[in-house]
Amino acid sequence: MQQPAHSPRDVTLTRYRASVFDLDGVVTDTARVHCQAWRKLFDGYLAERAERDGVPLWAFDPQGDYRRHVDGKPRNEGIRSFLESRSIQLPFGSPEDAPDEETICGLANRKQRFFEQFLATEGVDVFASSVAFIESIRKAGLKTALISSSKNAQDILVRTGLAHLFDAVIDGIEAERTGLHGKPHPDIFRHAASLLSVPPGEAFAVEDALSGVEAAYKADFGLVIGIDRARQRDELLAHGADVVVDDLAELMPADVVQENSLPDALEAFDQLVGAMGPERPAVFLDYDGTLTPIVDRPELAVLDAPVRRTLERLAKCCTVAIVSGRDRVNVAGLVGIDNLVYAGSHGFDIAGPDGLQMQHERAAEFLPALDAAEEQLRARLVDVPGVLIERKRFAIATHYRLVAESDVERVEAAVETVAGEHPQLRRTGGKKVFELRPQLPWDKGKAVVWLLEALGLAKEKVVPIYIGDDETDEDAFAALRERGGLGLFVGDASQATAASYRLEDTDAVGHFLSRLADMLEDRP
Ligand SMILES: O=P(O)(O)OC[C@H]1O[C@H](O[C@H]2O[C@H](CO)[C@@H](O)[C@H](O)[C@H]2O)[C@H](O)[C@@H](O)[C@@H]1O
Repeated sequence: MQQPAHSPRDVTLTRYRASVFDLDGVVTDTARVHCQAWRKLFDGYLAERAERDGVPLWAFDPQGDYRRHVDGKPRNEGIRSFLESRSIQLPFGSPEDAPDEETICGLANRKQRFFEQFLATEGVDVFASSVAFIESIRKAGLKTALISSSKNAQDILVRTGLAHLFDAVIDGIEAERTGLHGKPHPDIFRHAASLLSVPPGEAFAVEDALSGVEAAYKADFGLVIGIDRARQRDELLAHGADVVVDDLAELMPADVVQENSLPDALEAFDQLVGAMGPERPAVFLDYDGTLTPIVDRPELAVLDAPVRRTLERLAKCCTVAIVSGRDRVNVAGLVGIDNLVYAGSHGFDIAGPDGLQMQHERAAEFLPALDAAEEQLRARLVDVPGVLIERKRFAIATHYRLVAESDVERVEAAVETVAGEHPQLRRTGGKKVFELRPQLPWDKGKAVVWLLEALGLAKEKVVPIYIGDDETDEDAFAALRERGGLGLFVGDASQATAASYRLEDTDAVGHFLSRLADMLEDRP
């Protein structure tokens, strides 16, 4: 396989004419739903065999087995590959086989049943940064196609409302109908390029699965981008990725960024307020990196008194909510104003004036896993200088800001191992922090939408404004975009964002809020 050719900075995406995106794990977070369904299928089936035949049970490993045998492959191919690893051979059967039949097709139908059950309870999460990236690529004039080995891909596109982002879609059903070989064969990528009418060399491909990266490489794509969602950077490179990133935001091409550079919310204040018209705003604010600068330790992020006074003034004119990854009680203490709404633990835990109270209905189920994970993290990382473990009610942050560069990999590996032992928890990122939180389709965006409904603001003529600086805030920007709200990104905006305006830093946030309060106080 080829050697790694690029660092994200060297990549010029706009020299390509088209791009092809995998779905699960690239655009939507459905790879984890598939993984849960595979685990339930194989562990159930292997347990049946162990009991019936008295053979030892060698359980499905959601990391290694998932990546090696099933990720990215057509369903039947994944089953065959996994069973082969356990020296099990089954007849192929026929696609109509009932889910309890002991054939490849029977097991495939059983997996599909589990997948649908998990999907119904957990919903579909979209990677907001991937959506923003695809939108930017399209604005820059590139054609886009979606490919997936999954027969559920069209259903997922409809559920998420993302179909408009693609000029062509090839899913598992279409691939089977047209006789395309599954990944790692290059067929599906070659077919996508031909549907977009470009030679593969003039297109780039984006994949997270080893089999998918290999397929795009074999299809001779001009550039193969691997997204590392499973700590397999070296393997992605070995399978043919030219460049590996943790998130597509890292690859925003300079010329697209230029073209998209967001208006500064202070410079464009009159235009922004004009767009609001006579309607009142509802102001949603992230805390760290938005209201206070990022500092070395969480407890040092203290709110400046002038900003507190501005928030008090603003709260007399409109709803003000703090939406934070911190523990709700902790962030409420730091802000120190009674009549605000506070959403903590990334929106899982909400309270506010007039008895407003909401804990995600299923969050408490995850407390035992969070408690155990916290204990394991503390034990594993006790001797790493600088690590800070911050427990929130419904999340655990492992901070590495003060950890020596040479130890960071060890910290990440520990978080990964602990996450692997608790599939009920999901790992997310942030600024020099690894987080574990409940594996539920809930985030800041969903919390903001919930608040708009709960506070009766969705019905009223209110323009929601969300200000944030971090990847977890992208969910809120994306949610408000769909509802005519405004997202303001804090930072240099050199990355993909679903926000519509930017503010340079926390000082600029303070000025913006103060001007907004002046304006609202002057209104009759
Ligand atoms: O959603 P937020 O309110 O922005 O909270 C996100 C995380 O912020 C805190 O960590 C970050 O800020 C710290 C203080 O500046 C900094 O030391 C750390 O490196 C940052 O990641 C907070 O401690 C976390 O719990 C929040 O999830």
